[in-house]
Amino acid sequence: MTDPFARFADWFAAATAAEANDPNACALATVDAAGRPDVRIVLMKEWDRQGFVFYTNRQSAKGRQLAHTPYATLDFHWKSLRRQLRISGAVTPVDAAQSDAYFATRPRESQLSAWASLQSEPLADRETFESRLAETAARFPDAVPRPPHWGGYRVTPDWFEFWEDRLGRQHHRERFDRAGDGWQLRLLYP
Ligand SMILES: Cc1cc2nc3c(=O)[nH]c(=O)nc-3n(C[C@H](O)[C@H](O)[C@H](O)COP(=O)(O)O)c2cc1C
Ligand SMILES: Cc1ncc(COP(=O)(O)O)c(C=O)c1O
Repeated sequence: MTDPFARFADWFAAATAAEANDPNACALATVDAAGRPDVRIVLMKEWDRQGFVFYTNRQSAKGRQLAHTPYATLDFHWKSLRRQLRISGAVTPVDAAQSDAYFATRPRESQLSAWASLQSEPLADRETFESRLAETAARFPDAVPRPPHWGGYRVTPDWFEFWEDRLGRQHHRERFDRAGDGWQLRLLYP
């Protein structure tokens, strides 16, 4: 199979069936303005041939890092399948309509949190956050609009690496590199 998106569909379906929770959880690696790496878990919420989308606060540490260096690598580890998948490429903001549509599916409490949380900024105490949540709830008694600073990012892959555990650490690694309109598949030593 030389289509990494078809391979992704297979592996993601298997992970969805096998994992106890969050088969869409992946590490998101970014680089800060000083060139240092950073990493945290996000949930991959949408994907197609254009790429893999997660949602966050664009003023967060990761948002600032992506504004400076718009490249990222995602790393899924499906423990029960003993599989790892890395996906790397350029990152672009998801447009307003798509971000609005996703935001509208979130529970009200999560929507309020997106307004009340100054993600990645220091928080003096828990009460400060709770009072910001209460103010936001009073401000939006009905539908909660998407905050302008909250939205999706799409990672458009340049390469994928599908890794499978094998006995004796003799793992199987398949690396797909974008090559013109298609993909070049090569094995890597484990
Ligand atoms: C399982 C799991 C899923 C998460 N998903 C997201 C997510 O989709 N978006 C998000 O902004 N933070 C998510 N978080 C929180 C992030 O890991 C992180 O703490 C937060 O985004 C702040 O990161 P930053 O300071 O590097 O920007 C998740 C955490 C866990 C453990
Ligand atoms: C702060 C934050 N934002 C966004 C998400 C994305 O998931 P959801 O839209 O399901 O809340 C998460 C998931 O844990 C999260 O912790």
